[in-house]
Amino acid sequence: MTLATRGPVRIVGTGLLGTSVGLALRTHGVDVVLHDPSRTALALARDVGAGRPAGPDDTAPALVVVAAPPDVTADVVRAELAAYPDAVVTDVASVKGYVLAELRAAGADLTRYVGSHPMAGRERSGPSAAVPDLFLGRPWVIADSGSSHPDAVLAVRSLAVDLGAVPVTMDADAHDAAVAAVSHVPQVAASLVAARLRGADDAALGLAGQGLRDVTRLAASDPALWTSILAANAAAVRDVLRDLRTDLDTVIDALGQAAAADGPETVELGALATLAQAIADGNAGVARIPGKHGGAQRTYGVVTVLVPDAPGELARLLTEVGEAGVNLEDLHLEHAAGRPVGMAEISVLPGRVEHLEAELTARGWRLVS
Ligand SMILES: NC(=O)C1=CN([C@@H]2O[C@H](COP(=O)(O)OP(=O)(O)OC[C@H]3O[C@@H](n4cnc5c(N)ncnc54)[C@H](O)[C@@H]3O)[C@@H](O)[C@H]2O)C=CC1
Ligand SMILES: O=C(O)C(=O)Cc1ccc(O)cc1
Repeated sequence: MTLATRGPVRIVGTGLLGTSVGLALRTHGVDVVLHDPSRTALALARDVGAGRPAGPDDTAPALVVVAAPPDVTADVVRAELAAYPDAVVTDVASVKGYVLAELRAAGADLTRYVGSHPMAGRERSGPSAAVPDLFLGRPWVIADSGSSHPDAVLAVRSLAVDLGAVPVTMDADAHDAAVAAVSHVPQVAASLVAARLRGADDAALGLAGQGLRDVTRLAASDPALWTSILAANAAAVRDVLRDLRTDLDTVIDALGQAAAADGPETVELGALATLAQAIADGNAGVARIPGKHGGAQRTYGVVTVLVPDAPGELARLLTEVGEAGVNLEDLHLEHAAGRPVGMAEISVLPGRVEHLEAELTARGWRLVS
């Protein structure tokens, strides 16, 4: 594949994001120069193949990608705009309004700056967590400065497309309100739910299943990075959390009424309906999350299969799903605590469930209903 992005591309900040951008560009042979104030982060990014450390004799870059923490992003962008007067400069910080306001206040050349934000990441930080396919199929917000030159916007859009992402145009404030709801509040909620587990005893934790893991996956994120993200998007995150607090209070009041009753019949009128409504509202919200191919979410059927904990068994199962002519849409593995089997939850199109169950049963697999 020939890329529209021309080198040299200079990446400033060689952590998870910067190193992933470098790896993806290097895969296509683009010349990438790297810079990071942490000498270790820089050397590690070089070692994993994300590019070469910037040197004094380098050709000036055509494009600079700033992938530093949000609180230093505006300063770094400003310095890069000044150091490379012909380069387009973008950043990938998770917050856009704050960076743009600081650049504007500092009188930076906004014609060559285009803010951006790939909606792709991991719970781990640093160059060792970087992967070249991090951006595949993910939205990449392009937030022009209001004065960005169309060629600069095109260069940043091309970067997103070249890395396999889907560019989405949004202004900085709309972006910040959107990520407050879909990324920053989910992070806070996951952290708060997980934090409740600190005092739980081992017996309780031993009962945990996939539901708890799903809800708390983000709680493994880096505290320093997230403090910087939350502080930079504080007003928008606070607004969504206030609404969440109102909803929590409603549920707490209803539970208080249920706890005070002798049984369901004597619960104060409306309290049970309030609880049901909270869960139903969640159903309505989750149904609005786009599916894995970016369109409206599909509800898949799930076939759960017991897989003996022996070499090659999972591979055999997946081969036989293919032989049955069924397309695997998603796969979840769970280990049954203390038992020599695992459970494979195979997601398939709803119309294929019966056929797959029959095929797997005929081939001797044990299904969990
Ligand atoms: N972690 C994630 O999942 C995502 C993060 N982002 C954004 O990407 C940016 C980078 O995040 P990560 O790569 O996850 O963080 P990271 O912690 O893995 O890497 C940040 C790097 O920036 C360097 N750095 C610190 N101060 C600097 C400065 N003044 N100049 C240049 N480099 C500096 C650090 O040494 C470190 O190597 C952040 O703005 C974050 O909001 C965007 C999408 C996803
Ligand atoms: O892992 C996930 O689901 C994420 O949402 C990762 C993520 C973290 C921070 C961002 O600014 C963008 C994406």
